[in-house]
Amino acid sequence: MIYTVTFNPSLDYIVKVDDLALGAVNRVSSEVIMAGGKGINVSIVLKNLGHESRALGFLAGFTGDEIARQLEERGVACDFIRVKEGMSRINVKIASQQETEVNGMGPDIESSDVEALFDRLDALAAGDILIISGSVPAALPQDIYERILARLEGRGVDIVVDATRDLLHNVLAYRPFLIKPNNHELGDIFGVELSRREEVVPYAKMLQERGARNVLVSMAGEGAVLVGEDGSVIMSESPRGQVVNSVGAGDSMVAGFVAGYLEGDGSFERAFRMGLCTGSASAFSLELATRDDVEALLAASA
Ligand SMILES: Nc1ncnc2c1ncn2[C@@H]1O[C@H](COP(=O)(O)OP(=O)(O)O)[C@@H](O)[C@H]1O
Ligand SMILES: O=P(O)(O)OC[C@H]1O[C@](O)(COP(=O)(O)O)[C@@H](O)[C@@H]1O
Repeated sequence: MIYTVTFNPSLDYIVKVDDLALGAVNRVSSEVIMAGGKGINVSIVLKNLGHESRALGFLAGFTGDEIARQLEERGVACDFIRVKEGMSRINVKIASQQETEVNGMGPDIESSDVEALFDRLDALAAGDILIISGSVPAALPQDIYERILARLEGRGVDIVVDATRDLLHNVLAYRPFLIKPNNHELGDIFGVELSRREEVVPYAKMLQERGARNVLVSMAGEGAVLVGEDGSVIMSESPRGQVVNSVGAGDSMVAGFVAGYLEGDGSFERAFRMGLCTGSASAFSLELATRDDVEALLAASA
């Protein structure tokens, strides 16, 4: 079974504003309100691609109810912990001349809630895949990623981590199956700027030397680079298309990679191509990638 964990789920209020003006009243020309947060997006895209997963994490308040409702409507299995105080956050995403994001804070989470999450994770067994991604809200212990990886060590669970800076760096020793920094996040770890695919390779390899089994570096319109545990280095530009909304492109890439890996019986080439096309398919549509969108891009890039 595939499990996703989203520590701080959100309702993403995604709007299009023609010529956003700061300090003025702006009107939207289109709007959607979608359940979001990194692990949740991964679960939604996995479902769109035909793979079941179980979404875990913390939900609160009326926004939490709406997130759960949307996931149920999409047929995503959920096992969230209901937090008593506060509400799940609302993240505002404005597509205009540039993309601007304002992400909310999230509810108060008590230590008993954290224990409840750990109890759920204790049920994972060999062959399961766990995808943990996104920021850790202030209410949670900041070492929660490491604690989860330490708790599951030696159980044969393949763990995927999509997080930034210390959250990512501190889990490397636990040999995660896959990490997916973008080129900026990878560069931040080493204090360098990485803009070309070739430049990324030595730094991805350094994270591999520090413990990550596979390192997938996403580079938005520039494509991606994979440094695989079998010694492979795969890189490609991204498919060309009209970007409509790139919120969730990274999460889609993670879902596509995992789906491709499972469908291709462990082929990194297949996983990489599927990840790349799933990320781009989400960037080219207002909502997240569908199987048809992904197949069309795979066929066009074959
Ligand atoms: N402008 C774009 N054009 C084509 N594909 C894109 C674009 N932006 C994102 N993607 C696809 O989505 C993947 C992940 O995007 P990226 O922005 O790097 O992730 P993150 O959201 O984690 O920063 C990219 O590797 C690419 O395949
Ligand atoms: O947990 P964080 O880092 O605040 O990110 C949450 C936001 O990221 C998203 O999961 C999108 O992430 P990506 O664009 O990186 O795929 C949104 O749905 C959500 O609003």
